[in-house]
Amino acid sequence: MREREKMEISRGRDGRRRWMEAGLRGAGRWRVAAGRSWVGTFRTVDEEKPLFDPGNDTTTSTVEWAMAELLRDPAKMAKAREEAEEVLGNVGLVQESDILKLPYLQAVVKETLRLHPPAPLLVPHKAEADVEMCGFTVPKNAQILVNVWAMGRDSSIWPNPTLFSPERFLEKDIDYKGRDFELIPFGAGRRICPGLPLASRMVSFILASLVYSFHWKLPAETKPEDLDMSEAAAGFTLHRAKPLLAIPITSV
Ligand code: HEM
Repeated sequence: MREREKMEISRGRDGRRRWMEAGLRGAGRWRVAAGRSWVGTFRTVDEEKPLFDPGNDTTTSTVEWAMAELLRDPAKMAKAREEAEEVLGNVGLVQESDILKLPYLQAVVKETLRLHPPAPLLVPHKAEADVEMCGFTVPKNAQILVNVWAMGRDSSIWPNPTLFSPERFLEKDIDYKGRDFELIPFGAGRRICPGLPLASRMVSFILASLVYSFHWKLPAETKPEDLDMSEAAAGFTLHRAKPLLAIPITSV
């Protein structure tokens, strides 16, 4: 393949063009990368290996990590399932509108994004002018990487930070929508991920459907506490080093 298309999608406030570029892959899939040439931070990714595939791998990775964390802690899996059963009864399928009625499930999603942000350094930004911040000077044109992975594991913000505990979000009114700076897996401000509303719905809906519609178990040889939780970087994104292998055992 080497067909490529470039399409203008809008103009930035500075009047310069924003564009998206899409390439038809050999495998027949379209992959779309957002262009950021107007600020020079997120040039189009390499044709064969995108550095950041905003819509796909971020969302699937979040669902996979959430399932891994729940399978590693059967009590939390049971709690998520019980909540869904209590709220939904025997309706059979989760509807998107049900998500708001599932606070524990939403807390699982937040906790997953805290511990496993798919874009651990967001994407590189650049200072347009000298900035004073917390006693530091960030010089004009400096490249800025925001380490949200480390922020999620900072014990001065999160008690017992490496513990997967959705309960912490039941006690605190913190969300990932860019207002609470201790949890910004989608970034914040003008350049916050434009896919946030869709991603938030997709991750919660898929996870709720998996948890509600099936019981799950790990392969016989894997004990929950031994589940491999290693991470592997791929461009700007962070995934499970080994794909999660999980077995659905019953349906409603
Ligand atoms: C869990 C899922 C997702 C996460 C954690 C995520 C995270 C991010 C982050 C951290 C950025 C960079 C923000 C910054 O500049 O600081 C970003 C940018 C972007 N995301 Fe997402 N994203 C997700 C899903 C999606 C989805 C589903 C879409 C599209 C349907 C999407 C579209 C985009 C686009 C187009 C950009 C570039 C925006 C720009 O250059 O201004 N993302 N995302």
